[in-house]
Amino acid sequence: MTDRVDADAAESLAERVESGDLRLYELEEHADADTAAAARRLVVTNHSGADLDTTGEYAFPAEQAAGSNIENMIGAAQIPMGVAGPVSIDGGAFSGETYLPLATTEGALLASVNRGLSVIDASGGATARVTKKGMTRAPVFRTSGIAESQALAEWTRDNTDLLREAAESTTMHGKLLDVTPYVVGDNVFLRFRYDTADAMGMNMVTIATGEACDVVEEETDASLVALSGNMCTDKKPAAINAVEGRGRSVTAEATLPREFVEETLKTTPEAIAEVNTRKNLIGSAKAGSLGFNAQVANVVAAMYLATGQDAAQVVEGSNGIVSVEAREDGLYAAVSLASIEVGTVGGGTKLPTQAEGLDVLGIRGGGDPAGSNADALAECVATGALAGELSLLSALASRNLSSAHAELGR
Ligand SMILES: CC(C)(COP(=O)([O-])OP(=O)([O-])OC[C@H]1O[C@@H](n2cnc3c(N)ncnc32)[C@H](O)[C@@H]1OP(=O)([O-])[O-])[C@@H](O)C(=O)NCCC(=O)NCCSC(=O)C[C@@](C)(O)CC(=O)[O-]
Ligand SMILES: NC(=O)C1=CN([C@@H]2O[C@H](COP(=O)(O)OP(=O)(O)OC[C@H]3O[C@@H](n4cnc5c(N)ncnc54)[C@H](OP(=O)(O)O)[C@@H]3O)[C@@H](O)[C@H]2O)C=CC1
Repeated sequence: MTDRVDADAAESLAERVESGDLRLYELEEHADADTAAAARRLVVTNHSGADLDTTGEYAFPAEQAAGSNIENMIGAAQIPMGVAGPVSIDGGAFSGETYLPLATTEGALLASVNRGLSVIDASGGATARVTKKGMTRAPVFRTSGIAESQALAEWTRDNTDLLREAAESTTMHGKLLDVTPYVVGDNVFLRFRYDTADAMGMNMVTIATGEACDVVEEETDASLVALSGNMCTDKKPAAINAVEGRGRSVTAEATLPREFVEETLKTTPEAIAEVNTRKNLIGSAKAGSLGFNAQVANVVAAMYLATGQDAAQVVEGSNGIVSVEAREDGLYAAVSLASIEVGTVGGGTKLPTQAEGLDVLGIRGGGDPAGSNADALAECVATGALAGELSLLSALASRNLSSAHAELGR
């Protein structure tokens, strides 16, 4: 932020970086975080010619981000944020009426979610439930061969309490739920699954699992190769997350009277159901997609950005199946998201605009009981995803997807 910057100090730091006297990432050791960021902007501007004035116009002290959220900070990438709703949600954790905050650069997205929420709300609101939870970390161990691999799998099943004691010694909030061994020749993957309360939990479970791995190495002949062995699976498309779930598995559903479908969505329950079957189910199956939906990733990404979630986890956030049934009096629709990895404490949630996004939902910080705020956030994301599906399926059914984007998105 420019009014907190010592301009002379920034210039001198930039010169020291350019002369090789200082590393770019060392500047916070020599100045406050805003001045360090300004010095980096000068270095980058001198190097590239890019004008970074707008990047430097951020609305929070740099020290709130530098250190725990970013290294080599030069400013902020600002993304427009809007709201859709309000909508009533009858959830296991969230109960009441709320606007949903969404940050995006895609025109027509908020209009779409807004339309979906308006028809859901007019129809009595959404029902949502978290049906399973657990954040995973799966280290890979090397053994001498299949006999030792089998023995390690058995040892793990017999000694889960020992592993739990080690893992939980590193955290006040994390609870080890189970450890599942997977054997591939001389590789053993131990998939640790934790209740992480209101944190998304990746730092928490990585630290806890590291401690448990020390016990495995002390008590068996196996050697740890990598603390993450990709059976977790974090930030990659993976069937295990779609089948077993990761973070929160959550469903939102609504039943829409026929007249509301016709008035607001400009189509019929039967037409929406046909698009869902032919596109979301058959089309996705033919394509080998893990997401049996149209645009779940759009809503997940926009709500993750607005509330301080880890944007890379949109990959598994898009594992969702849409079920739609045309009934005599209207339409039943549900979106089941297998792996929504969200938190209301930790990570990016403490940054000011992201915390404000959580405030819109009324769920900033730790919940009472623990975990209830993160459950509530998952239910809100699922409700937004349901709205996005209803609106987009309807736009496809009534053939106005391209005209909507021509009007709002260009
Ligand atoms: C654009 C609409 C909503 C128009 O839909 P419409 O029915 O023509 O609009 P309307 O003017 O009759 O208004 C109906 C309601 O929509 C909302 N609405 C309407 N306009 C706005 C606006 N400007 N701002 C906020 N809300 C708006 C609002 O709730 C309004 O009710 P009201 O409040 O007036 O009683 C509709 O055509 C639509 O939803 N189209 C689909 C667009 C969409 O879903 N885009 C998402 C991105 S697509 C993509 O990225 C993924 C894709 C497609 O590649 C994935 C795939 O392969 O499937
Ligand atoms: N390390 C890794 O491999 C990866 C890290 N990440 C990053 O990890 C971060 C998220 O990790 P995460 O562990 O969630 O966050 P943090 O590392 O910010 O830790 C959150 C901590 O908050 C404490 N806490 C306070 N109140 C609560 C509460 N009500 N519920 C739960 N915890 C509470 C816990 O401390 P205590 O444990 O003492 O109870 C918890 O460990 C993100 O920045 C993400 O980008 C993402 C992917 C991989």
